[in-house]
Amino acid sequence: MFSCQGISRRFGQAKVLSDIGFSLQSGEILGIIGPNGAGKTTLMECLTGLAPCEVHSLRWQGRSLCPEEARRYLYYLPDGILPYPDHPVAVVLRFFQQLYGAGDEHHAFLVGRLGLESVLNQRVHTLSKGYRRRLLLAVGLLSTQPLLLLDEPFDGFDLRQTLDIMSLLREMLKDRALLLCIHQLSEAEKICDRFLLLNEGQVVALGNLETLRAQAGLEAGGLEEVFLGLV
Ligand SMILES: Nc1ncnc2c1ncn2[C@@H]1O[C@H](COP(=O)(O)OP(=O)(O)OP(=O)(O)O)[C@@H](O)[C@H]1O
Repeated sequence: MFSCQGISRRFGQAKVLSDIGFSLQSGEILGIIGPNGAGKTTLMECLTGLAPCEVHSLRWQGRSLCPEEARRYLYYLPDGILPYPDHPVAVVLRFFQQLYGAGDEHHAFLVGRLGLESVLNQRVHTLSKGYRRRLLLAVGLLSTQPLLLLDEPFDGFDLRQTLDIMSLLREMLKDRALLLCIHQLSEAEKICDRFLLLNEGQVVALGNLETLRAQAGLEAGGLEEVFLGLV
């Protein structure tokens, strides 16, 4: 579905991304993991054209894309933003629904599935952390681009809510793929099909848990053990 090669980014003399490449299939969830400062957010910003970078190739279904075209296919939901804080949730959701051309049925489905009914009349800046995150997810899932990039989608949710959001994301995957930036490795292990492990701007490992485990020289263990073995 999508592939990229040779993504590099510098801040002055410091190279914060070096020659990053990966591919994603439709219906797949790829988790970008790595320690603080590894370059996870920078990679998302480079992929969506928000940050300037060197790119050798971006491909969509085999066709070469220029970075400006990528926005037609990629939608990036950054962490920690608060859209239109002085407006009621209902107004903000309708605005994004119309902006993205999403249908009424999809809008109603997301409001119900994300439990936003009770806060529709509340102004965005008065929402609790968990509801702010739900609103952001609704905005992201109203978008129509087939590749969604979400930064820390489970931040602010308890375990039950996290599992519920994971199942919602899986349901949304019919003709889509997800690229998730996740700090919590226990969450990443539950939802991601494969992992891109970054450290100091470089790809340390790319593959499913079994591949990463073999690379770490471990016979057993979850993503946390693998992470500690590789980074
Ligand atoms: N504007 C900037 N100027 C200089 N260096 C920057 C700038 N923004 C980011 N960096 C550096 O780029 C590197 C990658 O940062 P990035 O935020 O992408 O990491 P991250 O993996 O998302 O980190 P975290 O897990 O802490 O959110 C870090 O070393 C960071 O200090």
